[in-house]
Amino acid sequence: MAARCSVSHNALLSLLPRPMLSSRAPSRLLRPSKVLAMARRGFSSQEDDFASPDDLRFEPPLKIVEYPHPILRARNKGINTFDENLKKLADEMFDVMYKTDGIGLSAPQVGINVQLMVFNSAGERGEGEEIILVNPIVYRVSKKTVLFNEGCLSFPGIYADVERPASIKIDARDITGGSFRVNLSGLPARVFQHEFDHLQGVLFFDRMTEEVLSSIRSQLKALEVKYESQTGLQSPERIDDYKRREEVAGFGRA
Ligand SMILES: CSCC[C@H](NC=O)C(=O)N[C@@H](C)C(=O)N[C@@H](CO)C(=O)O
Ligand SMILES: [Fe+2]
Repeated sequence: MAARCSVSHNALLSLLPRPMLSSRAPSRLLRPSKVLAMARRGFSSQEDDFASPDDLRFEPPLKIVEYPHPILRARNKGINTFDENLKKLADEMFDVMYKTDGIGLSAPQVGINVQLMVFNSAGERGEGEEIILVNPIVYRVSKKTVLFNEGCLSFPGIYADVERPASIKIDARDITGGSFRVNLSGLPARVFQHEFDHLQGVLFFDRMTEEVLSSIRSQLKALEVKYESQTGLQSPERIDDYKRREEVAGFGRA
């Protein structure tokens, strides 16, 4: 049985006390001025608006929310209550992640719009290490980027190449509320970035090139049709009307 810890000692290269954040391009999704303001406060922007007990209420078993459900694009609140309910939520997220053959899962993917992710890049209960990150911030990314054929539990059966920085530096809280900094590279860096994007309402196809996106367009349309027939609602987004957001597709400077 893998230890359920908040941070890996093998995969994570360093674990330091919470120091000042770097002023150098922390996340491609946050303006440097905003990040500096956050660094001075020592909190993420999401923590300006914390989740209430209602926001964190859930009914097991959790179910994966599929594209194009609007929950995947909604704002995710910061967490400042580190209690038994939060531990139970993380446990349930691991359960559904393993059952669905995932290697990472973010809270919005199970319908809870808060800043929480779990991952185990080994993908098997009892192997690798289980990592839980609360209110994460990326404060530095490598210049070097790598391509990887990614899949997402919210897009069943769809895989396509996504380019991302090879390594990153993160500031986060653990399941007990303790602050820490870690460096990630390899598959853990990939999984973390995929889940971190979910926490910003960014989906993996937002980072694909036009060419790669074309290769999965019909599969995305099929999910939109499925959503419409299951809910009786119009799909909140359509890949045919998709406008690339340059600030999402690009990378911050390392
Ligand atoms: C490479 S980052 C993928 C993270 C993703 N998390 C949430 O959506 C995820 O777990 N996707 C799965 C489809 C996945 O990558 N599963 C592994 C193991 O089965 C795979 O190689 O397909
Ligand atoms: Fe995903």
